[in-house]
Amino acid sequence: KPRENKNLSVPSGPRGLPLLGNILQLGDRPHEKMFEWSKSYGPIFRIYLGSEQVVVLNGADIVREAFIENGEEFAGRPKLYMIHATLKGKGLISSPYNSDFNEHKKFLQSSLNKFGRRRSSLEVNCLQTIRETLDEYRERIDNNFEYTNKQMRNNISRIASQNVLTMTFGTRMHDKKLFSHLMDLITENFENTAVAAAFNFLPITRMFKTFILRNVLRCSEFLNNLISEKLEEYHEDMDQFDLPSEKYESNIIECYLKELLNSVCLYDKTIAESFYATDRSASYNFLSRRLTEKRRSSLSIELVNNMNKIRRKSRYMSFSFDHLSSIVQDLFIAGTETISTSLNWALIYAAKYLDYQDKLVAEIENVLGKEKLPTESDRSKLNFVQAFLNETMRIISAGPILVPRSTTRDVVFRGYKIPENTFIMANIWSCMRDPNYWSEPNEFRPERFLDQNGNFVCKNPAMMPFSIGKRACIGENIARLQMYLIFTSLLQKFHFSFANDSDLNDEKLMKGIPGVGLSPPHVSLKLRLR
Ligand code: HEM
Repeated sequence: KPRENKNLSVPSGPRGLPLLGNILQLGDRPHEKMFEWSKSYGPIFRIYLGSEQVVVLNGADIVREAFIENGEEFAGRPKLYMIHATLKGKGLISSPYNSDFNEHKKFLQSSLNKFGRRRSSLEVNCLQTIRETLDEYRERIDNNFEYTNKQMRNNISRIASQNVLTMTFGTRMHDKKLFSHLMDLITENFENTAVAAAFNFLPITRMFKTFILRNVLRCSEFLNNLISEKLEEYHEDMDQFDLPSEKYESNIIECYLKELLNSVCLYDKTIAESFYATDRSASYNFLSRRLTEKRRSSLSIELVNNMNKIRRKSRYMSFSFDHLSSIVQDLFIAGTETISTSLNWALIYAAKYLDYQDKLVAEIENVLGKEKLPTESDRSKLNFVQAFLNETMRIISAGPILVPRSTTRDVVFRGYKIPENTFIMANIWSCMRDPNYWSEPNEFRPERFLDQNGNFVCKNPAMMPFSIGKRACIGENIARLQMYLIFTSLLQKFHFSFANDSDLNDEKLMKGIPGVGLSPPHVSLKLRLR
């Protein structure tokens, strides 16, 4: 039972060990342990990770109350040791909740949503990479190939990474060697970030930081070089810039530069006057020429930072090269492994429940036939596919415990006083298995997301794989689009089954392997051409 403290102190929780706090008790399945503790201590309780006091939220009601009704108070991000070293508190993931964050979230949200539209470059490029992957699978199948989950996941990661490249730089990376190098860096970055989680709570582990930091920084240096090259290109070509338009979908770097240019327009009086004149594009070209003339000799990074100085009084106060660099890294960190993990799980569930796989394929063949690849416009007709993907994200949640949040000010919440800058951990795995919101929460039942007419519906307030509130995922639309395109294409062409029968009945495997997210088990899948 919850122990409400009348003196308005932080909630109580399990007793821990000196120095380590509750770290060892959390074991290798922290989300399950937290859920178990919530039965004794209530939906909100306190634990210690090392010497850090952490408030844990369990169950849909309390997570919604904190993140929606008290959205601003719970929207902070603590200074996470390794993430902060590379992202410097800029961009989104590592940023505290402030005006820089809000400007960038707004910018990125609207830029990314454009890629979710029909026939966007994301859709076109994603389908092209899928075609190549399907060809690769076909070739291997001729040689009787079985895929380990790791290989399958790497393949999907490659598609998702090419998609992030398309969105940020406007094109896929065609140089295979360079792309492999980037993939290695991203994987290394991910693995090191998982190891570095300990740095946050156990200061003694920081003696390994030099080595880990070196690896992690290699990835951000590589991406920074790509961004600088891209900025150089635009610098050369500034006169070609057209006015940004609502419908126009471009790459993130170009959108960022345009926002900068736009805000120079708004700040500079002469330019602003002509900007608001009827011939907007003429004024825009005028502006572009002025900037090009002024700064032809300067480096692009300087260009961005100089503009930032000129623009001090404009509404886009915060745009800078550092922020741009961090948002590009954010997209690679948040937009690749999440998709490949979720999809990998979906394939495992399809291989485990062959009746469901038959039903999926029947729907796909009915809507698309055997050859036509899916597109955004077919999605609304593929109701069972959407329900299946949703149920996969409900039952496994790629990130069972959210990236830690922190309180932005002292807050009185459910009768407790939680001080500013307190670490907050939300167990969204517990929300998506919350028996108050789901019948038979531990059963895999995609039908729960279908109405009586067989249409896909997703209205349950406890469904939050992309989180909720001020820090919710900005990539939900494009993530759902990519997952649908990849999953549908794979099932249309191949039959998936477990390579070893013993894996099929091992329920423990379906619990996954916790790390930064909840990874799929080490099993092999057998692919057969349909
Ligand atoms: C299946 C795929 C995905 C899942 C399950 C997922 C889930 C999440 C979750 C749970 C959060 C944490 C929010 C919080 O702290 O409350 C998050 C944040 C974020 N996601 Fe995603 N995500 C996915 C794909 C993507 C994609 C494709 C992108 C962009 C390319 C993206 C970009 C971000 C960013 C930038 C944040 C940080 C937001 C912030 O701090 O305000 N995600 N995501």
